[in-house]
Amino acid sequence: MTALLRAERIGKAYGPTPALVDVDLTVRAGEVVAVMGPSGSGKSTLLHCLAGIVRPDTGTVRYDGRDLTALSDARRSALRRSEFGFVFQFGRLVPELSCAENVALPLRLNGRRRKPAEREALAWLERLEAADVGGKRPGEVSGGQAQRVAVARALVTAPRVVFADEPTGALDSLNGERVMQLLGDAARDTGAAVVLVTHEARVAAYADREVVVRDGRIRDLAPAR
Ligand SMILES: Nc1ncnc2c1ncn2[C@@H]1O[C@H](COP(=O)(O)OP(=O)(O)OP(=O)(O)O)[C@@H](O)[C@H]1O
Repeated sequence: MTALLRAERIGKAYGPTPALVDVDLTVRAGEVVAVMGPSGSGKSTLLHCLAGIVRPDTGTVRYDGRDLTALSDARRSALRRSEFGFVFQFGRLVPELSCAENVALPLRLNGRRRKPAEREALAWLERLEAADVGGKRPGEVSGGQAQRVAVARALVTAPRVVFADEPTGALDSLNGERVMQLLGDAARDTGAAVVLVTHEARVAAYADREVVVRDGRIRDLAPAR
């Protein structure tokens, strides 16, 4: 598999606090990579640098041959919208929209018409075992259902990389594993790579590969399974 995303010697500090130090990481097309490590070790900072949300102080991040660190903010956000999907610990759904409208939103922002966007959103909700919540607002559904909606929203644009930061962190273990399984299966079917930050070994077990971050450095690499 070819490298889709490649971080080379990236460093990032917040004031005097080094969050990442000389980190190298390659994510190949279609690969699911779990980033593990203790609290405060730099996992989220690494994910944000890889996704072009945070610009590292040093080093480069290349996506599909393009140097993300050299792009303007506008170009990076356009690239994020068209190529990447995001899932966070707490779904971050838009409370005023129905769940189906939330899933359709990225398509609408990319210029898709309402009806086809909502049809596609419903198909994704069905796939994520959440078809019955399409008409409900996020405040009316359970945490597990809201995360299924968030995963559907991340996948609806057929992204090449899904970034998931503790996507199961707020769920009980049964729901968490099911959501991870659905995310992993959908990503494998669509060929999307996944960069997954998690504390939970049982969630990381769905990845093809695990990397461990400690004190801002990648400490060890488990061999690919
Ligand atoms: N916006 C920020 N401003 C200042 N310091 C920050 C900021 N974001 C992160 N840090 C610091 O950078 C270091 C790495 O934080 P990061 O959030 O990347 O760790 P993490 O491994 O994701 O932690 P957790 O598992 O608790 O979410 C920590 O020392 C943290 O306090």
